[in-house]
Amino acid sequence: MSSFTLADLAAIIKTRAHSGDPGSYTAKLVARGASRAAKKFGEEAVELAIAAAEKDRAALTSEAADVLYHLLVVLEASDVPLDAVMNELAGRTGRTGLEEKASRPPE
Ligand SMILES: N=c1c2ncn([C@@H]3O[C@H](COP(=O)(O)OP(=O)(O)OP(=O)(O)O)[C@@H](O)[C@H]3O)c2ncn1[C@@H]1O[C@H](COP(=O)(O)O)[C@@H](O)[C@H]1O
Repeated sequence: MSSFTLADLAAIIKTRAHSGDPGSYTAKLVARGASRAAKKFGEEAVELAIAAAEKDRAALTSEAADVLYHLLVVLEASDVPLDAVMNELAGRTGRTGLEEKASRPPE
């Protein structure tokens, strides 16, 4: 299991989005605005759907990585934190992140 998480990637995206680095693809995407970022996400989602329909596991793995990256770029460009999405998902299971943290033993 990889130790790299979506939260790690979201943190990288936030830093790179506001880096002002002309070589940063993330900065370029975020500077173009949420609508353009969302359009790019939609294109990547279609590519993922095609890979899945064709049962191409290697392409599906690569396209899924693209989709997750571009989803996080859309969230960053829209000023929606990944944490809000995770809390939404946790709420659907009947658990919230806060309850989970409270049940952990103190460090
Ligand atoms: N996961 C990615 C990632 N996936 C794809 N890409 C970039 O996507 C580009 C290729 O995409 P396309 O061909 O679909 O896009 P394009 O035609 O070049 O451009 P547009 O369609 O967007 O105009 C390449 O430049 C890749 O580098 C990514 N660029 C960055 N990341 C992550 O973001 C981090 C920060 O990257 P920078 O912002 O570039 O420093 C990296 O360390 C990675 O973790």
